[in-house]
Amino acid sequence: MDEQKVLSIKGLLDDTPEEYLSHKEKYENSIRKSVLFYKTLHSTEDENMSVDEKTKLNFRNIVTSAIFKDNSPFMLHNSMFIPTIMGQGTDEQREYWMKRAKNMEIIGTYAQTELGHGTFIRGLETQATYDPDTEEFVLHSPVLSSYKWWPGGLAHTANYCIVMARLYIKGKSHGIHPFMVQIRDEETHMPLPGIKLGEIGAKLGFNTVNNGFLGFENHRISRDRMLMKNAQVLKDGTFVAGSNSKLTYGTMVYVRVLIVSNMANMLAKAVTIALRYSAIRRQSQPKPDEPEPQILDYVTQQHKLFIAIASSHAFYMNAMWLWEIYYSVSLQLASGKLDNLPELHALACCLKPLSTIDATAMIEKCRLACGGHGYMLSANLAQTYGLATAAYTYEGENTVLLLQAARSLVKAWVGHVKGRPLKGTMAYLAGDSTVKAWDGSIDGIIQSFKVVAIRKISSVVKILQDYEKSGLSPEDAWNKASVFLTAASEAHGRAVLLSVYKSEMDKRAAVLSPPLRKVLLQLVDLYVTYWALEKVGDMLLYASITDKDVDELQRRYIELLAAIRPNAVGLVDAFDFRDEILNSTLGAYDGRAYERLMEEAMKSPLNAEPVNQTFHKYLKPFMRGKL
Ligand SMILES: CCCCC/C=C\C/C=C\C/C=C\C/C=C\C/C=C\C=C\C(=O)SCCNC(=O)CCNC(=O)[C@H](O)C(C)(C)COP(=O)(O)OP(=O)(O)OC[C@H]1O[C@@H](n2cnc3c(N)ncnc32)[C@H](O)[C@@H]1OP(=O)(O)O
Ligand SMILES: Cc1cc2nc3c(=O)[nH]c(=O)nc-3n(C[C@H](O)[C@H](O)[C@H](O)COP(=O)(O)OP(=O)(O)OC[C@H]3O[C@@H](n4cnc5c(N)ncnc54)[C@H](O)[C@@H]3O)c2cc1C
Repeated sequence: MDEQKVLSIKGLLDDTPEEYLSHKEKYENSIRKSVLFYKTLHSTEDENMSVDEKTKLNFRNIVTSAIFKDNSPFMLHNSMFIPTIMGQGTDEQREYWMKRAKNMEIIGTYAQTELGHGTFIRGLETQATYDPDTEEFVLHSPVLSSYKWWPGGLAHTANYCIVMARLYIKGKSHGIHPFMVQIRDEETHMPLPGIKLGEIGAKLGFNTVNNGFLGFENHRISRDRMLMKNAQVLKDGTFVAGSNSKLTYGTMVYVRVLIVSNMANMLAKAVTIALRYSAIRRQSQPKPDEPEPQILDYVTQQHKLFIAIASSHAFYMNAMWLWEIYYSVSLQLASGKLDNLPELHALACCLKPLSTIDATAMIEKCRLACGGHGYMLSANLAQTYGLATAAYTYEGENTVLLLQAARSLVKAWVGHVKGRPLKGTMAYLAGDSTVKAWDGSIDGIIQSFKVVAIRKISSVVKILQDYEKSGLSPEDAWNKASVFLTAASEAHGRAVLLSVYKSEMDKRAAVLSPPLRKVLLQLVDLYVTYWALEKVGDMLLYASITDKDVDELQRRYIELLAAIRPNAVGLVDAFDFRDEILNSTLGAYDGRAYERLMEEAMKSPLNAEPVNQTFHKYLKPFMRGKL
């Protein structure tokens, strides 16, 4: 569905800027808009959709969720509740729940994180105890730290949720499993008996997502509410384990893949705003006899912004590539073939952190590049930052995910040294890790990033082995080496991001017009050169770059900025965000930033009257010494 249709929805857009609404009004306004939006959207993702159609649907959801400037309380319904039913439900359960969820007859969320545990899923404390006499599960939050805490939409919006709880049968724990739980009455929306619900309070961002808490007091649900695709509990209480306990983590892998495309979109939005503003903003007078130049003509401004365009392209290409891997692994899992799951998990554990780290930093740089006006909420850069930086934490905190990827890299390297073949995205680890002479071509630099990854992985494995030889336990050795384990994962992630961006662009280059091909390949060149300069220490250490080579790289980088400058505005226009989606006084297509800043300023409630009532109540007596 195109944005035009979304934006034509009457009443969807705000007349009162969200900034001037109370915490409660923001939520209520967001519900109003979400309902309007969903009436039009009626997304109908189904299993028969092609990868491309599924991806477009997720992109549409991501783009349209942008119209909320923050995000929608329905966000988890689409991004986790439905995918969990799809991925963890039996055919019957999917049949029943997908119809209700797709038609928005019910609104759901995904409740996994607790007050006391987010990262460590195996430490979750919410209990689901099976009662064979009544064929029910008894859900219970034994202590405060076991309260579910964070789930989006949980506080006042959702009436159902997926609860990830520890399954007990006859006193024995069988690990964490997903349960479909009704939490509110479908007519009155009152919390059901034995269920405590509420909102967790104001946050840095996501303030319309209605993140909530949930506590259970011996709340009973029927046996058929455990999603039993991967593991089952029979009527008599017999537990049937799944083929792999990590299959219950499947929704998180899906969202990590979605986040890479979400970062492409968020970064594209921010750089569209900052770059358009940089094209209309004139400041300073380097040449006395000439007018003030566009700030976009300062090379330092180009350095801040052009990498964001290239990075959005890189994340998009990697997201499409990763999505296809996810989709094919999902089909394999459906037929019981699990051997590609570890690689998918490791890839997601690299690309989700790197895309969120880079996007967050570059969105902040876009704000900083706009001076004081970038600091205005009406510019919509701070809110975009607030949304992006949350992704550093949610869906697997970045450090933890990079350490997960390191597990796979260490295992692959140790296997390689013992003669086991490497496969897929780790096959390059078997390559030659000695660089005789620096090769400054795009492919040469990408190869150098692979060498850096090989060298960092092999050296951290050596550190681990030395620690264990010295008598440290594997766990203590792992913790001691963990800073360099995350560095090795980052190096692998960089090598993947760069090589996939280049190879995916090469695939597409053939069908592009020569002028377009030239510009897009300049962005690839900029991206590779930028990161070679950012990681020049690694290049010096592992890739035989000399100071002369660095000098050449710097000159090439400056020339690339100049080459891209004439097309810079066209490149962000090509992201094709409508003004209503950008929602920014600085980024509007017509460039009337000053008029829009003033228009937005006049919407401040304080500008409704020339003298605020506090003058007579406080200021005047204070200034007269009479307070
Ligand atoms: C109106 C318009 C609105 C429309 C909106 C529509 C869409 C939204 C649009 C945009 C937004 C896009 C995305 C955002 C969506 C949602 C975000 C908002 C909410 C956020 C939700 C959440 O955060 S949900 C909670 C997320 N929590 C986590 O991710 C927890 C992280 N922790 C873990 O994953 C695990 O604890 C662990 C992996 C760190 C450790 O697990 P554990 O069981 O302890 O394993 P071990 O460490 O003992 O062993 C690891 C071995 O297990 C393998 N493994 C681990 N995980 C997986 C996996 N997922 N898959 C496969 N294998 C796995 C691992 O490989 C190890 O194997 P080896 O032993 O062989 O090494
Ligand atoms: C905006 C937002 C929306 C969210 N929405 C949802 C939702 O809808 N549903 C849901 O279930 N959850 C949701 N979450 C929760 C999110 O999944 C957790 O915050 C996340 O998993 C991190 O867990 P935590 O907050 O307990 O931090 P912790 O796991 O306590 O981590 C805190 C710090 O400890 C470090 N640390 C932890 N473990 C290790 C380790 N093994 N090795 C090294 N360092 C470690 C981390 O790196 C981090 O620096 C949301 C969070 C945010 C911010």
